[in-house]
Amino acid sequence: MLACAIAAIAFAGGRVAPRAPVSRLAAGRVRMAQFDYDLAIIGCGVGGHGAALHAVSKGLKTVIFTGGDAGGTCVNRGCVPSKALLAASGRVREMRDDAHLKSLGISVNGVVEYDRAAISNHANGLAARVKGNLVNSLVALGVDMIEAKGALVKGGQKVQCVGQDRVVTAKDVIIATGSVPFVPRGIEVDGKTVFTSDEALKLEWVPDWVAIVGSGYIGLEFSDVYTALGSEVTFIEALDRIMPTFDQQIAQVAQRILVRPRAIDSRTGVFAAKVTPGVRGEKPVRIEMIDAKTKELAEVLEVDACMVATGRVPYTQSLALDAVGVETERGFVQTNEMMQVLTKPGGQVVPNLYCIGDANGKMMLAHAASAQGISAVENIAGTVHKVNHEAIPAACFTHPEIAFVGLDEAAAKKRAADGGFELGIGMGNFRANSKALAEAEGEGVAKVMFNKKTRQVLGVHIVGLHAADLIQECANAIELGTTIDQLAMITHTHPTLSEVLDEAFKGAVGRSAH
Ligand SMILES: Cc1cc2nc3c(=O)[nH]c(=O)nc-3n(C[C@H](O)[C@H](O)[C@H](O)COP(=O)(O)OP(=O)(O)OC[C@H]3O[C@@H](n4cnc5c(N)ncnc54)[C@H](O)[C@@H]3O)c2cc1C
Ligand SMILES: NC(=O)c1ccc[n+]([C@@H]2O[C@H](COP(=O)([O-])OP(=O)(O)OC[C@H]3O[C@@H](n4cnc5c(N)ncnc54)[C@H](O)[C@@H]3O)[C@@H](O)[C@H]2O)c1
Repeated sequence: MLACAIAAIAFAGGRVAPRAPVSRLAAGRVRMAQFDYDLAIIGCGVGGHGAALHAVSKGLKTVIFTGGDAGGTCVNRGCVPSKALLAASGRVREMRDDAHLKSLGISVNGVVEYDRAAISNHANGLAARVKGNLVNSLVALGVDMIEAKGALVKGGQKVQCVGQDRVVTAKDVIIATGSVPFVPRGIEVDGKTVFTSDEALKLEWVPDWVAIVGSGYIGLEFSDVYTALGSEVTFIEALDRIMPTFDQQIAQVAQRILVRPRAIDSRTGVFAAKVTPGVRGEKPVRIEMIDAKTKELAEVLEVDACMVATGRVPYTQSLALDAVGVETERGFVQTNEMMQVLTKPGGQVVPNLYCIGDANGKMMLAHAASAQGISAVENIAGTVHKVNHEAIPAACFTHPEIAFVGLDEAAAKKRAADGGFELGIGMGNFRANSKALAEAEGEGVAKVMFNKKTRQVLGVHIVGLHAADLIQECANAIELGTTIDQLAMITHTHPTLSEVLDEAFKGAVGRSAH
């Protein structure tokens, strides 16, 4: 394990040992500095890691506070183990889908079984491996790592090792402390029968009937895992439709593919107001739902387990933000577009202090955290840089996947009305795509929306096979300003799923792809 200080750092008497603080500047110049470090990063998730790697490439002498949790949410309790569960359970689903196999000319003689503990080991072993790689990459690049939590100190440009009499000074500081699951009042989490994704990822059991509170990314991905492994799922969703955070048309198609054919039912327009844990195999979990509008008791459900997937809250409590005069918005640190921390919403810039990733709440995705980290370092190094969040893609790794970039249709229509332009839309279909049909997976659509005046792409939404990989082409187009006409002229490989997008681009400009 990491000692409090590993790699090149040594502490003495509460201060960093008097090693000459030297900045390794990109141009090869070497200067003595008045700080221990050029950059201190608080939090070693994907955001902090991305910032650290970029800082090294810029020649900045960098220290990172891991808080004993190198890898953070994505590696230990998020993207990595969840995708491993989805990969394994997806195979089970596929091999148990007789009709689909038969359409390919395959039959599986015998029962398709899975080993729950082995799937769990796959997910958690992978997380441990990726965490090891992440730590090694930082050590190899000479980033100093401190295992303690970091807290801000009055006057700024200083970080305290929490619980220790040690302070590190740095010219610039990046906050990258991430988020934790949000559990609404009235829901009692025991980690066994009522749990969040933190516990669900350990896959300690597969309940026969699990209620999932919230039908966003986490709820949807876990409904995919659980139904593949044989559970029945009931969604409890506060808003009036499931998947409310997705483009409405895409959510409707997704519902047809991912919900209706599966052992899933749902309650919408209700809050899980009181959830009381049970005892596995003995006493059910009791869920009291209230109507979201009238607040009257709507229904009581008794299920084997309840997963709470109602969003995430920033993990900023241990930072001592008040020491540097920063007020948060519900815990989220406010920043401007350069990731510089503001004293409060709409407030002044706090000099030399940046915040990236889930802790600022701009876009709670791993690659967004990393992109913001790189951007903050660019600004620290003196190159003004702003992340274009409308060019950052997102994906939900169900079978098949849902992916999007930019605006949804409601937001695009509003932008068109406000901006006085006409909105163009092109559609592509998986059912007419040779590759999708070869896989016997012809369900799904792609929708591209663009500004008819400037021809710029505003948003793309895909539900269908490998949507998460397909969306990247569209993210690149938004980032680089490629017009819909240019996209429609680009040659797509045949036969590939990318031709679904080719059809959407060509359709958008009034041409046929066939
Ligand atoms: C189940 C699940 C699945 C997900 N799947 C995906 C996915 O497929 N794709 C995707 O893009 N995103 C996914 N996400 C979201 C993604 O995990 C987060 O957006 C991402 O981890 C945010 O990175 P971050 O660096 O901002 O914060 P985190 O990864 O949360 O890292 C912050 C780190 O800072 C530490 N810390 C906190 N306070 C201190 C302190 N005072 N001092 C030092 N350290 C501190 C924390 O312990 C943590 O290690 C998923 C999330 C979950 C929960
Ligand atoms: N594939 C991915 O990229 C991925 C996967 C998992 C998580 N994440 C990230 O993690 C974050 C959290 O995911 P999430 O699914 O928990 O949040 P979410 O915000 O996507 O969805 C939460 C859902 O819970 C509902 N809800 C909230 N309180 C409720 C209550 N009391 N009763 C019933 N319904 C309630 C909301 O209406 C919403 O639909 C997301 O912002 C996402 O960015 C990303």
